[in-house]
Amino acid sequence: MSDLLNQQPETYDASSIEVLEGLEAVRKRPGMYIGGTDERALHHMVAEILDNSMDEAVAGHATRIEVELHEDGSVTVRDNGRGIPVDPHPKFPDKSALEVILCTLHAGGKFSNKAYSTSGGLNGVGSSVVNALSDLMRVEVARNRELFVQEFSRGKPKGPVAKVGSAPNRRGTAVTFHADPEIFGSQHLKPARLYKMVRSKAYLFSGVEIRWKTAVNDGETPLEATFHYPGGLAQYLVESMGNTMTYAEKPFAGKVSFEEKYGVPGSVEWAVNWTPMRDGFIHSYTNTVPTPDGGTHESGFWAAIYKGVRAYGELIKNRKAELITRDDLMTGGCALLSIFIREPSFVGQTKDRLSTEEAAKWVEGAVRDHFDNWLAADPKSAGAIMDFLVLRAEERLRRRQEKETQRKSATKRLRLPGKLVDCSATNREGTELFIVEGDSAGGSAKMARDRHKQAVMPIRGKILNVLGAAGAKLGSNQEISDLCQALGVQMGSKFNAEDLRYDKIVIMTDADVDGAHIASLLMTFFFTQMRPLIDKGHLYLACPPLFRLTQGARRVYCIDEAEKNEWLKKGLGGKGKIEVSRFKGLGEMDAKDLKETTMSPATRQLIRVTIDEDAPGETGDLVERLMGKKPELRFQYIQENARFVDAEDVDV
Ligand SMILES: Nc1ncnc2c1ncn2[C@@H]1O[C@H](COP(=O)(O)OP(=O)(O)OP(=O)(O)O)[C@@H](O)[C@H]1O
Repeated sequence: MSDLLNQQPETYDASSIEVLEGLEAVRKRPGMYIGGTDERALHHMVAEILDNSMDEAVAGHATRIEVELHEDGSVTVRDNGRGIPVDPHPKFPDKSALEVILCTLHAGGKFSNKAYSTSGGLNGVGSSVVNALSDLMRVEVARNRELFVQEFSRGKPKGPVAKVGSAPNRRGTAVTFHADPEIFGSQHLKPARLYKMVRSKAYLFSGVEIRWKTAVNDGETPLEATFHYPGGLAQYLVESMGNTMTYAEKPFAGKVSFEEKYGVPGSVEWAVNWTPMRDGFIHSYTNTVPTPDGGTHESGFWAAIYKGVRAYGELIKNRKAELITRDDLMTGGCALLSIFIREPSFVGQTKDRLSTEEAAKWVEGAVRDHFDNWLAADPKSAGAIMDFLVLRAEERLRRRQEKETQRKSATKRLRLPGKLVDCSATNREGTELFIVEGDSAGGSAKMARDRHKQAVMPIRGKILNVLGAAGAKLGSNQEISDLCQALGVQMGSKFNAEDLRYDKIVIMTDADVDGAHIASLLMTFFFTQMRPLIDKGHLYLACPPLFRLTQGARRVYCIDEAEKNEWLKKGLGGKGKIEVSRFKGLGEMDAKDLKETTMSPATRQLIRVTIDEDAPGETGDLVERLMGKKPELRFQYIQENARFVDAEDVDV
């Protein structure tokens, strides 16, 4: 601890607290003001200046804007507006208003509503931030028939504002700036990106004409262009969608003044159409500033469309319209939305998301009225859109259902007991579960099986005790619950054969007394807890051989002593001595033996366990009842060992 203390700077007093004056702060932390120093931020510099000219146009003072990208990477934005004021500022009489605006954060004419009604600019920081982050900035103002110029570098004036001549036929502002490489490194403004930005400004405000010019040629972007969209967003949507097939012949578009509808300054304009050819999109703007992260205006817009669609569905009695959600509307819906409001609030200075709450209500109300009328007036387009949306909703539901079943089977799979070696088939048909005694037998069975259709579940000896126990104990036993999980079913009255995960359940135990005991107990368990599994013919006994006889190349397997003796008497037909090996258990057989004799459907022998309803006695000889059909050999074999069942006092 004391070491740590020693590492503190020797003096931490008032002198350590820095106050960054004016635009120094912007240069130190550009991210806070312009969202970073990447390419996006670099282009945002142009947007800040262009937005000022747009604000002039929207306020009705400018009709033309020019944007020019120069060869050295600098940009000029020129408008024919009122011109930034150049007279001395009342608060700072030795400075012009122009200098105050460009060199002071939070200086601007958009705080009150005197000079602008609805504006993209808000905080009075845009042009000063751009100034701070430019190694050169030159502002020309034509005002009162005179031309003024002032130059700046990195936020500081190179000299006072100077009158440089007369401008009898001109007015407006021209800002030229070059982004500072100290901040932005070697990044350059891209003509294509600027071109798109400039064009969008033109369709957002039909009252302005924007001229574009670039000296930087990227081989794609036009070197010169003029944008003017008197048809506003609708015109632009139609032009930008080109030949793409759309459901409505003409987009649903409109413009509503908030002044007229709500008595507040501002307006909303929109255009939307639906197409199956591409993903939907919405480009939204507030006071011509793009809001790529949406916000309250977008929610209001989709709310109106959503409610309109649902109401129209009811009107035309299309009950499936109830399935449509907002997401369905948005997929395939191509929309442009632009609102103008006073003092919008955004999340962050880069204004990516509108947070003005009332905007949702205003936009929804304005769009909704028009949408209902539009749908009713053009039943052909409305019908086509409804059909498309219902289709999308149905598709979405189908996909969700598919996902859910996938998930269900995935969780089922996850819940399978660890010792189950499952088969890979996803369909139950033809699948088999071998319940085998002991881990070593499980090992050979695992190797001998057909991985696709055959699953193996080893059970341990202790199942003996469990199965001998009374019913109540069964449920809490791990071995039993593992078995139930592997089978996919529950015990007793909750058993449902439909849930069975396998077609055949094969009990495969050693061909000895212990093996018979376990087989008997398992059969009793199924009989008492899952009887339909036997009734429906799902339960089988495997018949592993007890002996292998080899004579030269000849080989036979014998299921019991009697069969062995028979073969020994008649011979195998080969030469030499007959060798007899006795399998002490399944685990002794190699995978090949086991496969051939017991597991492969082509060569094995299986006994289906059935219940002989005619067998005498209620709880008499269980095995006899279970083995009603008496497959001779096995029956006898198990009968010989049936005393185990009786001895265990099974509660049937
Ligand atoms: N082209 C222009 N024509 C007329 N006045 C302008 C022009 N550009 C800037 N101004 C004036 O300068 C002020 C400051 O502009 P600045 O870009 O710094 O901030 P803002 O636009 O008010 O707000 P924001 O920081 O949100 O962009 C504006 O409020 C406006 O009064």
